[in-house]
Amino acid sequence: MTEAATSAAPTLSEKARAVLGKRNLVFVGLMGAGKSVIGRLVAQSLSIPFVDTDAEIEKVSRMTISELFAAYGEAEFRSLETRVIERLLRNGPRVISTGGGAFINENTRRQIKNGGISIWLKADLDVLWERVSKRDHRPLLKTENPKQTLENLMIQRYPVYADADLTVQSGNVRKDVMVNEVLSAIVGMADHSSESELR
Ligand SMILES: Nc1ncnc2c1ncn2[C@@H]1O[C@H](COP(=O)(O)OP(=O)(O)OP(=O)(O)O)[C@@H](O)[C@H]1O
Ligand SMILES: O=C(O)C1=C[C@@H](O)[C@@H](O)[C@H](O)C1
Ligand SMILES: [Mg+2]
Repeated sequence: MTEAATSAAPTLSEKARAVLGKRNLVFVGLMGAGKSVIGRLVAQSLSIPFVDTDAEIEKVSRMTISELFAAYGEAEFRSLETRVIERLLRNGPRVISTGGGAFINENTRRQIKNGGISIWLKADLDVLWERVSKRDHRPLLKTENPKQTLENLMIQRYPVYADADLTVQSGNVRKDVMVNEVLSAIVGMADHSSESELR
């Protein structure tokens, strides 16, 4: 039997891991899109470290995001977020799940674009709303009409998230299906670049 016949074909995770190399994979998108939960599962599947920037900010500040917003305001939160993300991007490869506003900040977006592959988890309003309405820890949604606020954020932010390297629709599908879609998108990225080299 030939060696090729005995060695197993690479799995989807292995292929995606090879495409990623030393680059970070950075999840961006609106609150409730699944950046934290899917990001963690993707990191497990790729066998690389995972970090969530909101959790990291809470760790370094020893405050919750809500407390930070209340005590110092959104602008200070954003500047802390930029510094934390800059540091986390340094030692790739990692999967980094960002807070919903990180990619909207011009500085942070530039850092993310330079420091890894960005992936937008894109979801419809109803999917997002169903998920975020279960908890009330998100300071930007403490408004009279949080669903309307979420819709306004979609209108403002979706054109900016669209600048991410990859986009994956985040709908009501199982989390393991989402993970496979993310891995396929990474692998597809390499396929497209080799196709364009052939042209
Ligand atoms: N594909 C999915 N199927 C079922 N539930 C999901 C799916 N994706 C995310 N969720 C759930 O939606 C909620 C929000 O997900 P998550 O916290 O990962 O969002 P996020 O994008 O990190 O939001 P934020 O920007 O506020 O941090 C969680 O309860 C999570 O378990
Ligand atoms: O969308 C946003 O601007 C935010 C999303 C959360 O992940 C947190 O980073 C914070 O609540 C702000
Ligand atoms: Mg999150």
